[in-house]
Amino acid sequence: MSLPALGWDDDWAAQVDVGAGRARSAVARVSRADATSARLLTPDGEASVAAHGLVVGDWVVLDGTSRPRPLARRTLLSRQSSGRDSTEQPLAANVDVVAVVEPMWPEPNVRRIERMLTLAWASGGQPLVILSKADLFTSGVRSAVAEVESAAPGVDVLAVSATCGDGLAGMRHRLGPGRTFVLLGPSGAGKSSLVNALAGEEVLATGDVRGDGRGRHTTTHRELVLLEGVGLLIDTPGIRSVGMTADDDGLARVFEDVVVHAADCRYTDCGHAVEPGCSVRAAVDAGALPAARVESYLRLQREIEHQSRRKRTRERSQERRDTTGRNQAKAMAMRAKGR
Ligand SMILES: Nc1nc2c(ncn2[C@@H]2O[C@H](COP(=O)(O)OP(=O)(O)OP(=O)(O)O)[C@@H](O)[C@H]2O)c(=O)[nH]1
Ligand SMILES: [Zn+2]
Repeated sequence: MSLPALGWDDDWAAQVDVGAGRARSAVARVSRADATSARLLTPDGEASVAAHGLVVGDWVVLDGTSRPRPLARRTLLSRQSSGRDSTEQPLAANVDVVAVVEPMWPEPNVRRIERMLTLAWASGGQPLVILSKADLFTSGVRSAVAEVESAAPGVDVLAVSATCGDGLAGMRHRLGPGRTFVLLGPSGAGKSSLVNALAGEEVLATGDVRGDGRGRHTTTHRELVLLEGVGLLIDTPGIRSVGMTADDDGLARVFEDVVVHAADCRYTDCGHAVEPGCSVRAAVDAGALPAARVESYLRLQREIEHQSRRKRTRERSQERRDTTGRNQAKAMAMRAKGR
């Protein structure tokens, strides 16, 4: 494998202070990462290193002495993990395309697609929707795609089948050597099957879907896979909950059609619920906006606001701790001097 096949280019090279000839032995791409170690892809093969704070997809500099240092990320896909002490969890770094994978069968969950697309836009990468298992649809593929398209302004929607190969050309066309996709979607959506289908061989394990159509969480870790001549794919374990992060950049992109009406509301802080002069409600009443889409927008907005408040609180208490720590250090230094 070569560095360009791993996604290396002149802009990355400009970030590191090594001669062009030396880059080959001095940089590597993270293919797997956990709390204490990482696996790296280098032109000379794979390597495992002790590391922390790395994210799959990162580029790192290796100087042989200290721990691998990540280069500034171009894009970063994150989600809010679930649970009481929920934190922002980075999922993949330096991806060109965030492919939101949603099974067509029994039917695509449009609300979940909107959620995943909000994170996709916020990552800085280009979102794409993959409707998987298109072979299970004998008719109506076109109208299912059209329905999802209307919930994903500015995003291409592809109907794809890993089993019979339909639509894979559309993915190949958007990939290409050195380009990186991350596949984001629920368990059982067929993410690992897509990687295998693009590879033309079994590179990842896949799992059966339970009777209710849900997956069994076959993929257990995030992994970057290099497919020679095709591109780079990051497979992620199916996520049960797609929590919104504090970043609201993505929301306005996904809900462009809602936001355009919101600009005409009488009150600038309109909640689009019961306020007089609400243009969003008026558009719903006139049939110009689906009510479910507006509900979805408001729900995601509330989640993002909640996370933003939590983030601010955390930052403030961290600041207080820092100030206290600094004051204590100062007081100790004064006492030491006084002695
Ligand atoms: N009919 C049909 N079945 C598919 C297709 N793609 C995947 N499947 C089946 O769906 C099941 C789940 O596929 P996986 O590729 O393991 O799904 P995943 O999204 O990687 O799941 P996790 O690893 O749990 O996140 C397997 O039984 C596959 O055989 C497809 O295009 N058509
Ligand atoms: Zn309003």
